[in-house]
Amino acid sequence: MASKVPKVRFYNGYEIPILGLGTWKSKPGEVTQAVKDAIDIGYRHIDCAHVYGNEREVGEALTTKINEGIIKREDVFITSKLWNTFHRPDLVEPALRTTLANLQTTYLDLYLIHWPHAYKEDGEMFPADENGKIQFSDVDYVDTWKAMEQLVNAGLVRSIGISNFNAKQIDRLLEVAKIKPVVNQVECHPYLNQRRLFAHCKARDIALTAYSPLGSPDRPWAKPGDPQLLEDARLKEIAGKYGKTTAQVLIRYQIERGVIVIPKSVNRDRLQQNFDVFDFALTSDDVSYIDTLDVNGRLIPMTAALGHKYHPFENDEF
Ligand SMILES: NC(=O)C1=CN([C@@H]2O[C@H](COP(=O)(O)OP(=O)(O)OC[C@H]3O[C@@H](n4cnc5c(N)ncnc54)[C@H](OP(=O)(O)O)[C@@H]3O)[C@@H](O)[C@H]2O)C=CC1
Ligand SMILES: O=C1CO[C@H](CO)[C@@H](O)[C@@H]1O
Repeated sequence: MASKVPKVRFYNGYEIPILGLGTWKSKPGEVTQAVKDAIDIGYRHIDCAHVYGNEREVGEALTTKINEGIIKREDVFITSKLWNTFHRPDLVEPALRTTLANLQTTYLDLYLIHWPHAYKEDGEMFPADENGKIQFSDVDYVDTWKAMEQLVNAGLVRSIGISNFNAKQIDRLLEVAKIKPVVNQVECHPYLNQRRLFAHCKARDIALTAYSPLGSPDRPWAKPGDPQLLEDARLKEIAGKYGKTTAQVLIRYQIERGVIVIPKSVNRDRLQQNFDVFDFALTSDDVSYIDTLDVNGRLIPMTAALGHKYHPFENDEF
């Protein structure tokens, strides 16, 4: 059966379903069932990362669904990300091979540099000194990118991209890239709608993926009193007009802007709800209104890496 999810076409001709499933914070014990449920519902795009610590369990679910004959490998778009401790060029292919083994696949559809800044290599994923301060590495993401390009040439990944790169970092990368990134995956929701970064990427044929599109209410550092996107009275009112939930409006908002969107859930009802966004359309007035809610409200600020020369949010506006 043809999927009802529209696709975004990359400059290189590959296509990605505009709606995918996020897996950060999905516990190993619950992510296998969540991915199986998602596939049954119709999701054909899964967003993974080595640092999420659950790729093996995601892989189990995909293998089960392939063995059941529900999907073939080529029906599902799989993204993963190179973690900050593997930026040194000689570590890139081994890191990818670990991810491929965990996901039980021979290739990825998309591999991203997770962050532009690197951490001390080859040990803990969060290498900290005795004071708990993360230890940096000064590997240049441009050198990491050259190793990413080799993965495409070797047929191990179809497309490569970036995540959490700011506009200047993108342009610096493009100066040397032989293979351009297809995507920049960044935090994006009405409180941080990334209008300028989106335009910057679009002008360079780079698609945008919105992470934390629901405001990441389960992010580990959320504090009582923090703004709650899903509870925003203005969005609730809009949702009510369409007989939809706030989450559905947040997802639909990105789809109507042409932004790829990857809400996370491990709950079957919410997985279904987040997928039921193709039977209504926001009016352009409502989209324009939602556009006005931007307050530069970043929820994933990467404070642990402040002071790193490649920190993406410290010195540049977007
Ligand atoms: N590249 C990067 O640096 C980053 C990438 N990401 C990617 O983006 C994905 C999504 O972002 P994430 O930060 O997880 O946050 P989201 O904005 O997707 O929010 C997820 C939270 O919302 C809840 N939720 C899901 N659907 C609904 C609903 N319909 N109604 C009410 N609550 C709901 C989930 O709970 P429950 O599971 O119980 O349903 C969970 O607590 C990540 O999982 C990851 O794949 C995220 C952050 C950084
Ligand atoms: O994708 C992400 C979520 O988890 C990571 C580790 O905590 C974050 O750094 C990253 O942005």
